[in-house]
Amino acid sequence: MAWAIDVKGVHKSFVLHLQGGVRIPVLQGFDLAVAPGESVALTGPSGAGKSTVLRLLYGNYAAERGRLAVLHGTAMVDVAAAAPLQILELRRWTLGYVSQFLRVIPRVPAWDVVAEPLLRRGMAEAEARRRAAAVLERLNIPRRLWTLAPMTFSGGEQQRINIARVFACDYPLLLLDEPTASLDPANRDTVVAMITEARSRGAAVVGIYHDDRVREAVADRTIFLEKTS
Ligand SMILES: Nc1ncnc2c1ncn2[C@@H]1O[C@H](COP(=O)(O)OP(=O)(O)OP(=O)(O)O)[C@@H](O)[C@H]1O
Repeated sequence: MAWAIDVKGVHKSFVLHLQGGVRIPVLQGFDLAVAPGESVALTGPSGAGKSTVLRLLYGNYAAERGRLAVLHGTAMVDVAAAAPLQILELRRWTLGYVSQFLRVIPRVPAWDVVAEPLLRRGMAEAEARRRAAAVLERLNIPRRLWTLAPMTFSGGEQQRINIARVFACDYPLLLLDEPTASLDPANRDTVVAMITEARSRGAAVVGIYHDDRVREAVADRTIFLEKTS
């Protein structure tokens, strides 16, 4: 089987240096394999390490042990062993990550925030803006907000900017951390449709969804994480 994501034997603990060096073991020998076009949901109690798995795959956290291989073009690249520049390259072309909160540079307008990853890929500005506009429209972001910085937007609007930025790019791997948490039912259904479309074009999806209906609608498989401490 050719996997899009192949995680094997991953160990991750956090050491709280400012709190007497307390060690929190989170993942101990975690495995996960996801095929192209497959969608896997991570479930389990709060603190079990679901968000940690996504952050490890995105290269935000370093694993202590194990392999986090992702399909980048035609080659498997181990995120755990990748150099920083290679991680940036993976993020440009392969890994789309919707985090729980929008992190943006102050004063950058929403339209630019969404178009920016496309421009970084070398897309012409007019085309990048057209694509960004299409996703903003689909996610019901009113036009009057497009030229404003998202710092002052509501939680649900910020989350939709986050989603728009990732889904404008057609990434082959999607890491989704509660993408529908603060959305109203209509926008939630739009995001479910976007995830379904991404899968139909072959994207592999790993997601955390606290809404059972969303999870049932988008995931083929659920992986339960136990709390280790
Ligand atoms: N940067 C960090 N520094 C220290 N501890 C951390 C860090 N990130 C995560 N942890 C700890 O790792 C554990 C797992 O956190 P994680 O956010 O992955 O859990 P989760 O399963 O996603 O929980 P939730 O469902 O509440 O979002 C928690 O005990 C958390 O406190």
